[in-house]
Amino acid sequence: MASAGASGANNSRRLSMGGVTLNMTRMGVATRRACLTARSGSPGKSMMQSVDDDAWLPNFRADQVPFETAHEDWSTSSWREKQQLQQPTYLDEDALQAATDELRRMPPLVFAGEARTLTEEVARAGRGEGFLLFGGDCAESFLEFSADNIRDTFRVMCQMGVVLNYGGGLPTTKIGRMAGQFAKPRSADTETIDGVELPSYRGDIINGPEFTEEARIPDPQRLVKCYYQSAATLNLLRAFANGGYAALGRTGSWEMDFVKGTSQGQMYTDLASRVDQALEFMAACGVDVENTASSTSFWTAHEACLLEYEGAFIRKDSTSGLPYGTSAHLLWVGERTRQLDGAHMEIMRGIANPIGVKVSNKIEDQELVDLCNCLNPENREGRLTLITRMGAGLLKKELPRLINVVRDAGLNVTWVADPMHGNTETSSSGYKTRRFDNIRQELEEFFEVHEAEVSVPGGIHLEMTGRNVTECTGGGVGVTDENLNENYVTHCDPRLNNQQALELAFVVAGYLRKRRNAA
Ligand SMILES: O=C[C@H](O)[C@H](O)COP(=O)(O)O
Ligand SMILES: C=C(OP(=O)(O)O)C(=O)O
Ligand SMILES: [Mn+2]
Repeated sequence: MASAGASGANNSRRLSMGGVTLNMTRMGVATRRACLTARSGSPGKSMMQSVDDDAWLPNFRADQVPFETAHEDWSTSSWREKQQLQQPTYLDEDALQAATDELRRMPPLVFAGEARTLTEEVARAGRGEGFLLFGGDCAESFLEFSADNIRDTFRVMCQMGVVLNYGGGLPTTKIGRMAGQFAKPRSADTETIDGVELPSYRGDIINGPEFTEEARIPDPQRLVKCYYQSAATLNLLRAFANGGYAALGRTGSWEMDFVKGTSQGQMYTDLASRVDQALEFMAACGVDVENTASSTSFWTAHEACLLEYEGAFIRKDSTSGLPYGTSAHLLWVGERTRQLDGAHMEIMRGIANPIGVKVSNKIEDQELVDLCNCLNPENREGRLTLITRMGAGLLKKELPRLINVVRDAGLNVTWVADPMHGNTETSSSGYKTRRFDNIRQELEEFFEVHEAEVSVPGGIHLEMTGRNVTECTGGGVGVTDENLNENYVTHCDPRLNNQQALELAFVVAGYLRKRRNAA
């Protein structure tokens, strides 16, 4: 599987330049340039307007729509001219075109107004007046798709939200790696088992995890299936968030049986009873607790990895006239695809959502400044979240540099810690795993470095599930290398289970409380 091999539409041709394969639509560069030039002149304007008006009709070609944006040189298809890393090579281009056309006809999954509200919450976290909690699977899958799994992850995020709100004293914004977190960038294009080499599994939106030649062939129909699964997931999340399940008065009832009786369970039960007392007190003071604490907000986010999928969901917001990525409220670019001149960055710079970028110690000073300027040329608060992921020990050494580069350049960002991706290892029993102690250490380093640098720790980003899995070792629950096999079900990276995630929430709440008291 070629990492730079890009899928092509049926009206596209492939162009190889210096080893990089580019897709050129029939519209072609020259035509598109003409289109862009026409945008600034009045005759062109009316032409573009009519194209835009057609944007909502079933058969429009969204990749030929040059939205009016802050970027004169951006269009919904400009990413096709850039290097496209981590993309599958589809064998049947007609089938791919049919699938993406179908997606373009589908309603958006989120509304631009929601993305704007989230931008404000990200900005608030960047100022230290709120906190972001990202959580969910490394890779959503068809196999693990069920109402119970969605509920369990939603529930543990609500529990963590209460711990952070109440314990840490900051409004917490919950953002699920859900309803779209399907495509996976991989370190290697192929996987070899017993001498048999096959293309790597790249997430259910691309191919299947089974180790067979057939399963590993990228299937365009999977994009459509993921859309429907995302719509159903989002529907249930919205119902839980607004239908009474998330009411603060139910805090005590969110506890899972397998956590009850553990030390995290006890800490949570104590906190829930304090929340109940606080609600009783507020009600006694005449606050309408029933109505004010009856719902919560819950946002979605995923790595914008699969370009054909994300491209199909760029829609023009009728209120602002700006293009939004409507597959999720917040989209992020991964560490492996954040090249300044790459296709992923090209999509992201043109859409108006809040955007995240994963960064490791590998990023150079000027590269970081250029990345921020590229994604956030107006330097707006809340637009850009930098999600650091380096590994315990390394973060302590390297994060000060990143903070100072950003500060010296006067750039607004919200800092979030991903303590998962720099701490992956193989267990003695052969499982891809992460040690709880390393995850906790990277989080502690994140808070301590921000404190030392007088900077703001704006949130955390975890791979986790509400289920009682055994994928990460350690924590109060004491998963060992030997019992990883008891309930190891992830499709990609190892996740924290309910109890381990809750345990981290208490650690983080301690840091937030300390920060708040110091302030
Ligand atoms: O989730 C992140 C990446 O897709 C994952 O860590 C890559 O894993 P790999 O190194 O096994 O390819
Ligand atoms: C691929 C991921 O992360 P990163 O880009 O940091 O490796 C991920 O979040 O699953
Ligand atoms: Mn992962």
